[in-house]
Amino acid sequence: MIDCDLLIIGAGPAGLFATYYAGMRDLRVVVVDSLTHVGGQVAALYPEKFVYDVAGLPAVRGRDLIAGLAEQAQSARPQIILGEECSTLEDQSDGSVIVTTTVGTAIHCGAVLITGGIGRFTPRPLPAVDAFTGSGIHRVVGPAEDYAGHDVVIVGGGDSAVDWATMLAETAASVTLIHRRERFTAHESSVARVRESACRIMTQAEIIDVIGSGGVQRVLVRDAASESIESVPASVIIPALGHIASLGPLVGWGLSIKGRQIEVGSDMATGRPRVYAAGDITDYSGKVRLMVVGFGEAATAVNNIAVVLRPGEDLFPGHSSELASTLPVGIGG
Ligand SMILES: Cc1cc2nc3c(=O)[nH]c(=O)nc-3n(C[C@H](O)[C@H](O)[C@H](O)COP(=O)(O)OP(=O)(O)OC[C@H]3O[C@@H](n4cnc5c(N)ncnc54)[C@H](O)[C@@H]3O)c2cc1C
Repeated sequence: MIDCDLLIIGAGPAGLFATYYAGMRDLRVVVVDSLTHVGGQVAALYPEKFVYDVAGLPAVRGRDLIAGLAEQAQSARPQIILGEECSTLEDQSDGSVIVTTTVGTAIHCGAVLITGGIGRFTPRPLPAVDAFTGSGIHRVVGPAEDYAGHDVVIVGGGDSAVDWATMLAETAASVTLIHRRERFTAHESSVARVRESACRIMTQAEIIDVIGSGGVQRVLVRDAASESIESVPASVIIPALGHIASLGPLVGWGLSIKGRQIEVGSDMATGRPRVYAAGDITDYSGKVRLMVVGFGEAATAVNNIAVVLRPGEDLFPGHSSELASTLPVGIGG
């Protein structure tokens, strides 16, 4: 059994920033995420996009924002468990809580902070591609330069598919964008950009098979109108059909759930003792679902939790500028 003061469920932006704050409050912290990497939606859905509304960072690439948050979180010396979903929560007679993951890891903690965002999210199925077991399927897109010399096939008609196609058309040997329908759901300006790029666009078309031994070499694409089948060169396939999000096991935890969000008070308490929430997953009157709001909620939640765990401590944590113990590794004297 793992023992800690605070269990943070979800290693997205809100969870990573909450981890930093837990360190500032000298709490032993464990972080669990069902994905196999930290960074939540930012790392999984738009690592290469620039974000312009994080205070103090006029323009920051998604992956760089997550790298900074992860580095900041390390000052708390957290135990981070990836690839496991928190599934059950049991109150203990002394007020503490035990949370168990889907693979049976049990975590005994003083309090729980749920920073689960839109919940567990899994890519929409794409049967012909999902069945391929070799390399070359990229569910997270890396930097454009990684695709130099590759024949890239992107599947989807939304903003991510169209933006990646435009971006990679500048570096890849070839880019083919395959969409099942005639019309794209991406912004009109993005569709106009991809049409002007070197990308080949195939609409009303779908991949029916992936060919290659070890790695992807070609895809067979069926044109819905003519029923003809074309073999298209491909060394990389990027499925970009979006994700299916679900709160999963959290819905059975006796929390007040509205739609896909957990209702919280101004201290981020959920109403269930010792269980708090922050970030995209919270709801209250006037809620704005942005990262900067999630960062503030994370700080509010952790400071309130610190007082619950150690009655008599000040709610205000002090200023980080005066606390040497919260310095990131390698900074300061
Ligand atoms: C394309 C796109 C562009 C965006 N651009 C911006 C922008 O410019 N500015 C902005 O402020 N916001 C933007 N957003 C929104 C922003 O990404 C979210 O507000 C932010 O990611 C929310 O952070 P979070 O930590 O609350 O949740 P998430 O990022 O969703 O992270 C939650 C994590 O919790 C994990 N999790 C959930 N349930 C469990 C469980 N039971 N057990 C274990 N782990 C669990 C999930 O796997 C996930 O990793 C954008 C979103 C998208 C999709």
